[in-house]
Amino acid sequence: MSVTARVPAKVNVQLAVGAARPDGFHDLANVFLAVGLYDEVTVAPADRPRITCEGPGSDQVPLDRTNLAARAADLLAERHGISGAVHIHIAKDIPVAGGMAGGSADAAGALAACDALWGTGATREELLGICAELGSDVPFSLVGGAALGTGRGEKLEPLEVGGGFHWVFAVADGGLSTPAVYREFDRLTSAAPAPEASPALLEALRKGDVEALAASVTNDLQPAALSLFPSLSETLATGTAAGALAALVSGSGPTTAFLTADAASARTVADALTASGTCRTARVAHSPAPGATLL
Ligand SMILES: C[C@](O)(CO)[C@H](O)COP(=O)(O)OP(=O)(O)OC[C@H]1O[C@@H](n2ccc(N)nc2=O)[C@H](O)[C@@H]1O
Ligand SMILES: Nc1ncnc2c1ncn2[C@@H]1O[C@H](COP(=O)(O)OP(=O)(O)OP(=O)(O)O)[C@@H](O)[C@H]1O
Repeated sequence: MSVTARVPAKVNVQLAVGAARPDGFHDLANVFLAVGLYDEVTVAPADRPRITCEGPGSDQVPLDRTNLAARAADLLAERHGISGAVHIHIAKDIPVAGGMAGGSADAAGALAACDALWGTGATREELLGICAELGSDVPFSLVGGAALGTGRGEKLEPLEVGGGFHWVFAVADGGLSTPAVYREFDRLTSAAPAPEASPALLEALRKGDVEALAASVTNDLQPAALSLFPSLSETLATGTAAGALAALVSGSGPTTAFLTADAASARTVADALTASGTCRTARVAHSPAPGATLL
């Protein structure tokens, strides 16, 4: 018997970052939107704990117990006194170390799949608590849709989305370390104001108004990501010249995100990005997408 969960990537349509806290994290107003690029996590009983991974970038994914999916399974087993081992297989499609919460998606997927396999009967609150222990982005990977994340991004409030949005994601050659990008933010920022969600952005999401959303997307980590990965400015310019309504770094980068008017424009922007050589590959995706779903 095996259980498979499908889990989406995310883009941050607003990422407002406050000053560093005593625990090293930053308070955020983090508006998450789940997008239709998915990893699939399959768990099955095994004689010993095992983890395997296939797909683009899978050679950069750790196959030991530091893998976030393995940590999720271990934490759930510990909480519920489960002694049986599992084989976790990850079919990757979310860019690795790309700022799209790929590892977080795998953790949420492993948690949902192991919960079903073992029949733990854990409540949604308990699962969300385990997610928050695993990483700031993990709770959102479980719930999907759109949500405002406060605290370090783990406290979620679901948001209404009145329509679909068409995106292009340019996958860079190479990755960026999330802690390194936050450190660069600290170096570049003298006094960060308390982060607040933008009312105009929340209204644009609620109405499904693509022009208004394009006018209000922001990412406070973008200057830090560009400082560490300067060639991303060429990628952003290429997508804008090809007709994207908005261009921004996705989360901590180096994936860049382009909001487009419709599916045809998304295809045009993706083709221009691919032809330009300013990224490794360009992917089109639709949002919002559901959170971790058992297949
Ligand atoms: C950039 C984002 O992806 C935007 O959604 C997230 O803020 C990062 O979330 P994540 O990858 O789940 O991050 P975590 O695994 O919780 O933390 C990794 C590291 O990122 C930094 N970090 C993360 C979240 C946060 N609110 N403040 C931080 O400073 C810290 O250095 C932390 O040690
Ligand atoms: N299941 C996993 N998939 C990918 N990377 C993992 C996983 N588990 C641990 N990692 C480690 O985490 C690092 C970051 O990978 P990930 O794909 O989660 O980055 P990210 O998308 O930039 O994250 P975020 O957007 O949440 O900051 C990788 O370089 C890898 O060493």
